[in-house]
Amino acid sequence: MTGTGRPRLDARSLPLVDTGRRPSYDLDDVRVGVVHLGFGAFHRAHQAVAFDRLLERFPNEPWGVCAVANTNAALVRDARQQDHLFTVVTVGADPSAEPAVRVVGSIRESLLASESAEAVVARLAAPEIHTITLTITERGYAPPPGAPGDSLLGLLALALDRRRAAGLPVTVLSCDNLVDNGTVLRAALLALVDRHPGAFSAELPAWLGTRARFPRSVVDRIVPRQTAADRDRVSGLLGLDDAMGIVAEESFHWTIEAEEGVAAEADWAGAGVVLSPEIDRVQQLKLQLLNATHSLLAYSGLALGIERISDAARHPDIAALAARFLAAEALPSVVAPAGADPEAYADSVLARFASPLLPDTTARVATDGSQKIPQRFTATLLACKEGGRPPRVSATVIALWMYLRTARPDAFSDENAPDPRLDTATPDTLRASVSAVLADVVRLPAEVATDPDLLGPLTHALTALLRGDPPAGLIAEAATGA
Ligand SMILES: NC(=O)c1ccc[n+]([C@@H]2O[C@H](COP(=O)([O-])OP(=O)(O)OC[C@H]3O[C@@H](n4cnc5c(N)ncnc54)[C@H](O)[C@@H]3O)[C@@H](O)[C@H]2O)c1
Ligand SMILES: O=P(O)(O)OC[C@@H](O)[C@@H](O)[C@H](O)[C@H](O)CO
Repeated sequence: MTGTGRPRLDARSLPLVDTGRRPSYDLDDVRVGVVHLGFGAFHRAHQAVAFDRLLERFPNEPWGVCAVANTNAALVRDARQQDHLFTVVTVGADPSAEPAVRVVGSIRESLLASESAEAVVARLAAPEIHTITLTITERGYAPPPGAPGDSLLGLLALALDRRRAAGLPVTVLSCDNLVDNGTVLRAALLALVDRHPGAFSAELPAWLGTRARFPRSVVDRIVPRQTAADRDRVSGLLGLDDAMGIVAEESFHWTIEAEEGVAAEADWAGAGVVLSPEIDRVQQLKLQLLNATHSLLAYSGLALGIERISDAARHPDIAALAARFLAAEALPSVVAPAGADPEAYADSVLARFASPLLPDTTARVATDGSQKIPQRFTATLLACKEGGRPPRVSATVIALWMYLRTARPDAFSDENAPDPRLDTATPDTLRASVSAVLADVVRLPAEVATDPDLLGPLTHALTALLRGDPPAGLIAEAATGA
């Protein structure tokens, strides 16, 4: 029993949950075949859900997960107390619909990297592990400081070297919002190995290119940062106390690059996962339409003091700005995969953002702009330049981000760590050279960072904001193209 008088969610209390809401497979029989690095909210509401669906269909196949947290000891403690069971409550746009409640049973073990690095390497290298998934955020792919044993990337490299020595191939699936995430992951591992030659075998780089597979993957489900209120809500709906409960949107997508050897024998479709030969187009569709518009809502919303994404999406001027961005810049720039309808997708994305039932915040989406802006805007900016379309709205969004990060740090919540690449950009350095910040901090390609069609409106907007003009006027102007 816990302080609330409700029993805690764990294997013993699980039978108290309605049968339709809990695993029908036997938790004791689940075989672990997956290790996940980055035991955050998104993993619990996305990949763990897919593996839970696979276990419902194939309880004898090794789709159980060992989830590895980087430094979050409290999460691992809670997970172990609950026998790694947790609830995912999903909400759609219809306020009259009952939220769906599911206790997920796919995570069977957890490890804390900061405490048990060797145990993490051993688990990653174990023969029964066939798939390694990651959600370590955009910044997690930057060269980690310290020895290989000090970072999740380094532990993964050490484990892959053991797999090489033992002749154990594996599929490594990055599930972060990055262009070409699998390719970026392999390059990050190769760079790490190169920096620490004494720590790895000479054969590892070649093996990373052949026997370890890094298919790209595109993940899509909005999972807000979880609050105490979310956990109370989940526990109330479940009737048991769940310290790890998650509230997420009902929409769920996971597309994995179809390439030889990618667990093709698994019935991915039964878990709602698609294998696609056009992964580059799928990722661009999502990053250019969904994620870029999300960033637009986050920075415009923060500038106007709006806390929730849904309120930003329903603010008339911000909604007009988003509509203009999609119609004039993003939609004409995107190259869609066969069968996709980008206009319909853009409409569905706007509806998802506007759902007042999802407690997502502008502060969450606004984190780490220096990493996200290039991922979300570069392809659109390049295509706008090529097509002669002035990227006025993109320029305004980047100006709002630069202004907020340098002149309005108060707009960001405490949980928002300082953007790793913006520490040196102050209002003065920005005034001196916006173009240098675009190239050096945001790492936009030179032809975009020096494009007068981007620099003109960006500098105009930033100058106005830094001299104290209200952001509301600027957003309204950019929304109408005035
Ligand atoms: N939340 C979503 O809606 C969503 C949707 C699609 C994709 N994603 C992807 O998942 C990532 C994580 O999202 P989340 O909601 O779980 O966030 P979260 O804050 O709940 O978890 C972040 C995880 O990343 C790990 N991490 C952070 N910095 C790291 C570093 N430098 N090296 C290694 N690990 C690090 C943390 O330990 C934690 O496990 C996002 O950055 C994004 O790329 C999230
Ligand atoms: O998760 P991040 O930090 O990469 O980006 C914030 C949001 O844009 C993102 O989480 C979306 O909610 C998600 O990509 C929807 O599938």
